[in-house]
Amino acid sequence: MSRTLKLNNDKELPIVGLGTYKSGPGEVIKAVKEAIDAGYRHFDCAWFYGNEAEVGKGLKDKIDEGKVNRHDLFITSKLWNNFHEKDKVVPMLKETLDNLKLDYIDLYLIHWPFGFKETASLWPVGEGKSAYSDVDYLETWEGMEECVNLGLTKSIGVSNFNAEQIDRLLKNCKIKPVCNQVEVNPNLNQKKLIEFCKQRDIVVVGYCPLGRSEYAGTPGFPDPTIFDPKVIEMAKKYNKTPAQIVLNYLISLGISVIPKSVTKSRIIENIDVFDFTLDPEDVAYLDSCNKNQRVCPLSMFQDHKYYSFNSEY
Ligand SMILES: NC(=O)C1=CN([C@@H]2O[C@H](COP(=O)(O)OP(=O)(O)OC[C@H]3O[C@@H](n4cnc5c(N)ncnc54)[C@H](OP(=O)(O)O)[C@@H]3O)[C@@H](O)[C@H]2O)C=CC1
Ligand SMILES: O=C1CO[C@H](CO)[C@@H](O)[C@@H]1O
Repeated sequence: MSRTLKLNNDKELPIVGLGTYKSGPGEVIKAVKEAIDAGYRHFDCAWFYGNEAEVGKGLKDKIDEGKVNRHDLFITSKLWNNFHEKDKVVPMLKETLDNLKLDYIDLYLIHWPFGFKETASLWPVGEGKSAYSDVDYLETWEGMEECVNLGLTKSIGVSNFNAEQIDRLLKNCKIKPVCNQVEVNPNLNQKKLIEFCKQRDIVVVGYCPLGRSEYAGTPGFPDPTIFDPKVIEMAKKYNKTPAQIVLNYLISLGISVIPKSVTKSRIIENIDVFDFTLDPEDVAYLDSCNKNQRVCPLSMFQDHKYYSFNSEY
């Protein structure tokens, strides 16, 4: 099984990356270093996560130590929703680069297709429509292209875009998006969107691959498949863990996955997923788990003009 996916600009994306959302102070630096030691080269970051400076410190320590070269790393970050105006994109990426202590990143994404006003809060729940900005993501994309032209990022892409939004972007861009980062786990296997993206030479990166297991039991959140008794049984059959079963299944869909962990044993476990193949009946069971339920529907913003999850995919 290959460990990288080729992007439409010929760059290579390591299939398993480390997620960093909610990786807290003091723990994310440790997680980044343990991940590099375990063989991770792909790190998923975002300005919104508020921890890029600590991620950057972990990366720099490992580069200074001689454990890894900058050019072997694949670092992703994302533009948050309050900064969708074209002229804000380059300054926001420069802020991310300062935090990460890097001269360039490998991939910059529009985090969501919908924008908020810069004066609104970062998570403007309850602030009503007056918090929304109607800046078109096509305008934002021009700022993203500028980031490539200035050498601040090697590639650009989108996150949480639906099929129609992707096609609209493809018709109006100078530089093609290399990826669409969306939620993918057995409860939401995104087969139609993955196929749609594949036909357009766009790689899907799957977030919440483990169903954000810390939310298990929270009303309104789908039960993570890693706690499904059948998946626990399956794990015993392959001498693997339920998380490894789920990650192996997701990789077999042709996507990249970015499980988050700050636990050393899990960090190691989550990248040790390439040495087995699931039997057809096990794949069939995991396929049958698809319920189209999201961990991250962001339905509080569903009245936004550019909200993405009102259509089938
Ligand atoms: N583009 C976007 O809009 C979004 C992007 N993302 C990105 O995707 C990443 C992953 O998604 P995330 O929401 O974090 O959810 P995940 O599905 O990656 O789940 C993370 C949770 O699973 C636990 N966990 C990790 N490994 C294992 C394991 N082997 N066995 C059991 N439990 C495990 C972690 O615990 P612990 O850390 O304590 O080990 C944590 O509680 C994010 O961190 C972020 O980088 C996420 C959401 C939206
Ligand atoms: O990246 C992210 C992490 O999860 C959040 C929701 O809980 C998302 O809003 C955000 O896009």
